Amino acid sequence: MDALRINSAFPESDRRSPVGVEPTAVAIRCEGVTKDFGQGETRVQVLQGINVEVPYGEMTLLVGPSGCGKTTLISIIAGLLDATQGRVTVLGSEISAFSGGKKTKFRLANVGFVFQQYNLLPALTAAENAAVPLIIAGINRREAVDRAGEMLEKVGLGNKRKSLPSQLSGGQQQRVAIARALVHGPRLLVCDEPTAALDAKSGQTVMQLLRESACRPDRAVIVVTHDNRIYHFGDRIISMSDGRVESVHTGEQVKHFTHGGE
Ligand SMILES: Nc1ncnc2c1ncn2[C@@H]1O[C@H](COP(=O)(O)OP(=O)(O)OP(=O)(O)O)[C@@H](O)[C@H]1O
Repeated sequence: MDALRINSAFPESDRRSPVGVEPTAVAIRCEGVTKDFGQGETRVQVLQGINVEVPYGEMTLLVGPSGCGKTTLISIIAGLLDATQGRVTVLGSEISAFSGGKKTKFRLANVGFVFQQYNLLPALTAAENAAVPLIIAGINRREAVDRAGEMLEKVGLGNKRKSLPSQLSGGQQQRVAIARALVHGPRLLVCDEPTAALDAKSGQTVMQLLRESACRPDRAVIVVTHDNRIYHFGDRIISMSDGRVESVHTGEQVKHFTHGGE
């Protein structure tokens, strides 16, 4: 969707691959990724050697039963958690080799997040909420709010710029959260159960919006979901079970995918 083309708030140097690493058709590559929580007798291995690739220009759904490790995996991909072992390459950068500070910088510049519970600040208007990533990037408040207002227009909420979250429906709040996730021009959008709190119609609208923002050759979108009403939006469905990738469905196979809904 051309309407969603936006300028990044971050310097090009934070957004590009390091020198010598060319962008490829693979946006995310996980190789032998494990994650342990706890130590000694309480240690649990939640991810047990994940090997997976997510291409640019597609919407990838990550499905599987509760507790199988979906949120843990996307948190590692998004640079919020460190893997215990393995290599994680995101947008051409091997983030598993980054220090904490470098990973945070990379995340702020390159990753947008959408969560089940919108996470909007109740005292801020829709435009102020959507402006938060720009303000974090150092853009002055007035310009940030103006740019966020334009983004709200693009997600169909131009007339709600001054509304507080409490004055918006669940679907509208999620659209504000999408505007916030996209406002700084991230090349990776990570969504954790974005439709779980929405009725069927709002869920479809939100997925359509996410899909339109995903279908760019230089962007990737990954959506964790239990919601089998939205599986048809995926170009690729990665199914997990017990900390492992069980199957990857693409193309025509996606239409026939039924497993994983709860
Ligand atoms: N910080 C933590 N410390 C200890 N265990 C954790 C931690 N975070 C997650 N876990 C455990 O890791 C497992 C996987 O959790 P995760 O949230 O990744 O699963 P999920 O597939 O996203 O589940 P759901 O669909 O219910 O959100 C669960 O058993 C969970 O209890």
